[in-house]
Amino acid sequence: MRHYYSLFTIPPVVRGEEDLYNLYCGSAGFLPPTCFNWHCPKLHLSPYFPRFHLSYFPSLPELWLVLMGTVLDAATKDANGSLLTDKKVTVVFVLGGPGSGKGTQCANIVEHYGYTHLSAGDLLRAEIKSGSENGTMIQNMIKEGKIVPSEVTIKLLQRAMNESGNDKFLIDGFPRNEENRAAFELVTGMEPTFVLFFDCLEEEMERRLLSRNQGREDDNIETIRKRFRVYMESSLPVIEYYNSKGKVRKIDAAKPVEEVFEAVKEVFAPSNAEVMHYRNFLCSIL
Ligand SMILES: Nc1ncnc2c1ncn2[C@@H]1O[C@H](COP(=O)(O)OP(=O)(O)O)[C@@H](O)[C@H]1O
Ligand SMILES: O=c1ccn([C@@H]2O[C@H](COP(=O)(O)OP(=O)(O)O)[C@@H](O)[C@H]2O)c(=O)[nH]1
Repeated sequence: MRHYYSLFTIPPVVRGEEDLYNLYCGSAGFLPPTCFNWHCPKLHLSPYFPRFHLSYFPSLPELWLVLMGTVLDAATKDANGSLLTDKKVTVVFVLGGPGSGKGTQCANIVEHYGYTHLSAGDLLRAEIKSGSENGTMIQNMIKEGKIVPSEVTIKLLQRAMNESGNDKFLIDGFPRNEENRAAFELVTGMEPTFVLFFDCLEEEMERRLLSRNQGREDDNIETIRKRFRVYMESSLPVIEYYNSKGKVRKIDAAKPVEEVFEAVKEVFAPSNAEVMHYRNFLCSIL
């Protein structure tokens, strides 16, 4: 199967080279030459389009990465009607251990602040139910508490973002490791405005998961322990990465639901006292 891609916003100097507009790739998972040296390894900065920055996942030939809004997958645009590259999008990552209360608080945030809640776990579970070709693989990964390959999760997230029509997203339970994080930023060109981090002790999270009662295959003590290990080893480094960039808003998630939400509200709509504090600070340095 062939996939065609359209390029636009091409600098006038290369507009004459029509062949360059029709990139195509075969199902073999690499790009044949189109013209000149247009081969795209994983990351490629073309000498002919210095503003272009293309990436490519060999396992997903249809997933062309569009950075800087210069290259567009025309087929995706037609299918989705709207393109996130056209809008200014706000993304908040909601992270924390399994059972820390991410989903519970996201529901509150949606109600008060007009975000669209995208739970990566829910999207993966829906994919299993839909009978997709990846379903069995995803199911096995979830049963083992392992992290599903980035390209699968990112594709689901992108589709859900495009379909939502919104421009404000709470991405819950993703990115779960450094590779998830880097791939998301690369594929979408988006960075989170901030990261909401629900901090909770393992014993409390374990208690909550064991009484969650949603019929989830991974809410059993054996898988829960595996999920905790993956969280400590792979997900905490992502939180540390964003912390080093000053983007983490840490919430004490061990408190009752209502109290946790009070703290969440302070992040989304700082109280007057805090606004005044910053106002005074700005006045003092101006
Ligand atoms: N602050 C809280 N105190 C007590 N139980 C909570 C709290 N927040 C969530 N829960 C319960 O704990 C379980 C896990 O919460 P959930 O929001 O599904 O966590 P996560 O999305 O982080 O896995 C659910 O049964 C939920 O009702
Ligand atoms: O980006 C994601 C999100 C979830 N999962 C898988 O889905 C499971 C459940 O994740 P979810 O966020 O729904 O629940 P939580 O573990 O936070 O309670 C995880 O253990 C992973 O196996 C994944 O692989 N990638």
